[in-house]
Amino acid sequence: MIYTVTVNPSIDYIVQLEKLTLGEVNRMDHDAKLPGGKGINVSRILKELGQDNIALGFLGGFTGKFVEDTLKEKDLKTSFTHVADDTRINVKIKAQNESEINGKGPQVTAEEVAAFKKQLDNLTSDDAVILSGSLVPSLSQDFYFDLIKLIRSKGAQFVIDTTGESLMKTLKENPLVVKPNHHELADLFGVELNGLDDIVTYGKKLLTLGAQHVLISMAGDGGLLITPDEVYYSAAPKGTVINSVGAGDSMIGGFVGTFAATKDPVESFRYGLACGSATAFSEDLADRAKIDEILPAIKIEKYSK
Ligand SMILES: Nc1ncnc2c1ncn2[C@@H]1O[C@H](COP(=O)(O)OP(=O)(O)O)[C@@H](O)[C@H]1O
Ligand SMILES: O=P(O)(O)OC[C@H]1O[C@](O)(COP(=O)(O)O)[C@@H](O)[C@@H]1O
Repeated sequence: MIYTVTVNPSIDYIVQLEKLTLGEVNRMDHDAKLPGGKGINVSRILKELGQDNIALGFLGGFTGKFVEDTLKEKDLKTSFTHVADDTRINVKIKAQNESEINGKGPQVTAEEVAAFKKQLDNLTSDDAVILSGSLVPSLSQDFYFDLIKLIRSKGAQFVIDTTGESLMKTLKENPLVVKPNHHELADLFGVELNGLDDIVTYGKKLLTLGAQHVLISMAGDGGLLITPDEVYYSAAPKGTVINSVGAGDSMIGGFVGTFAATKDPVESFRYGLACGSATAFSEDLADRAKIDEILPAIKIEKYSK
């Protein structure tokens, strides 16, 4: 079974208006309320790909109820730990440019954490756990690392999508895949990356530090896959970008869902790219029809410096 963990889910409140003027009353043209949070997005894409999975994490209050109800309506399997505080609302403003205001998230108590961790007690080597997104303020920065040690002690695989030191620390536990975008990769090493050669050089360091596969996403510039044997590159297919929130999560869902079925990293990369772009070209996350429409446009080539 694949489990996703969203420690800090959200309602993504997407607001569209032609122009945002700060300090004035603005009127929106269109809005949408979507269940958000990185692991939840991964779960939704896995489901589109027919990959059985269970979404775990913390949900609370009326906002948490909205998220849980919406996922149930979509027939997603969930087993969230309920907390007393409200799940956050993340505001995504799409005007002359895209701005995001992400909430901090609820307080989570030690008892709630213990109840959550119990769900990982029965993991086996057939399982994979995808840990994605920010932590809530009451949890220590070591939370993911402690979970990963637990997951690895059961022989299960893990995938981690986070940034900075929290990511670096987990590499020695051999994540199945990590997917920084090119900006996050530069921040990880405190460098400026100029061009694909630089990106590959630093992406390879993540492999050396322990990742089994490295995906580097580059939004409208496509992506890279670095394996111990080869480096692959694909440009992004052309299309009209409607809402790129969740494109990165979709790429992870596409990669992990396909890898679980095929164990083929290049085929998994193909689906990762298709899911990422299909989401960028959709209002909400991509559905299967959009993913299938994009797949033939993905052209992967071996990359050599
Ligand atoms: N504007 C876009 N046009 C086409 N594909 C895109 C676009 N934005 C994202 N994608 C696809 O989704 C993948 C992940 O997007 P990206 O924005 O890099 O991730 P993140 O949200 O984690 O920063 C990209 O590698 C690309 O394949
Ligand atoms: O947990 P974080 O880092 O605050 O991010 C949460 C946000 O990320 C998202 O999962 C989207 O992530 P990506 O655009 O990076 O794929 C939103 O649904 C959510 O609002």
